[in-house]
Amino acid sequence: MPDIADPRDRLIVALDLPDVASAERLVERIGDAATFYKIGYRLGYADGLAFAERLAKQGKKTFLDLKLHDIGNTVEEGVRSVSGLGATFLTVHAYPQTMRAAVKGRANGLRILAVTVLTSYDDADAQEAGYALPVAELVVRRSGQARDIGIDGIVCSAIEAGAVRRVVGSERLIVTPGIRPADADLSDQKRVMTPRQARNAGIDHVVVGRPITGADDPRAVAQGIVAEMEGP
Ligand SMILES: O=C(O)c1cc(=O)[nH]c(=O)n1[C@@H]1O[C@H](COP(=O)(O)O)[C@@H](O)[C@H]1O
Repeated sequence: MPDIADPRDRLIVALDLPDVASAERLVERIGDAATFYKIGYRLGYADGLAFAERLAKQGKKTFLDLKLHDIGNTVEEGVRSVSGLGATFLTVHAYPQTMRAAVKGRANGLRILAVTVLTSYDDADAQEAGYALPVAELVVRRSGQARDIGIDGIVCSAIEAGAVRRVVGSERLIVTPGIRPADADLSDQKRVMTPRQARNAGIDHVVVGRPITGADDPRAVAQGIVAEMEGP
């Protein structure tokens, strides 16, 4: 896996909050305990993109979790627009047409992550959505397609990280949501690991939202997650 010098960079805090004011307050409370923030649908559609641009200018790394999926031309032009926002990562769904278009539109060092199978899905959910393959096989198949197309990283659950690493090699990133400290509520996540298990499985970054955003002391939880992933 690519070397990550600052252990804090392994944790990406999902800022799934209703408005920019709440996000600003949380970033302030977390302070230097986190270096990397994800902005997704909830905040992104509430002025969050301009906020993400400001965060990037202040030296934080940002991950725009827009999960793009559309006709090729729309994805390509959309990715080109996002490339101006100073973000480190952008997500697209791992459909071959979509991934090829995203790679064409990629600019300014923006790295494209392909979301293979959402961590809230188990085999029954995939079957309900019309897929014949079990989740683990679908993740591996899509990871191989992402590699061949030139995608920069894979979003999957940490449960599949070992199999994905064998497919994508050491140059591409593996980013895993569905991460829960041992005592935390799973809520809608189904394919879950702890930060330490994820690290042992060879991931590059974990994404954690509610266990931090809902905590009485979000800074302490963020520090605890980083510490859990450090060391032997
Ligand atoms: O692309 C993602 O970040 C993502 C992919 C996935 O398969 N599962 C998943 O949970 N996510 C995101 O990761 C975050 C997880 O949040 P928590 O479940 O609150 O820790 C949310 O912002 C999700 O949108």
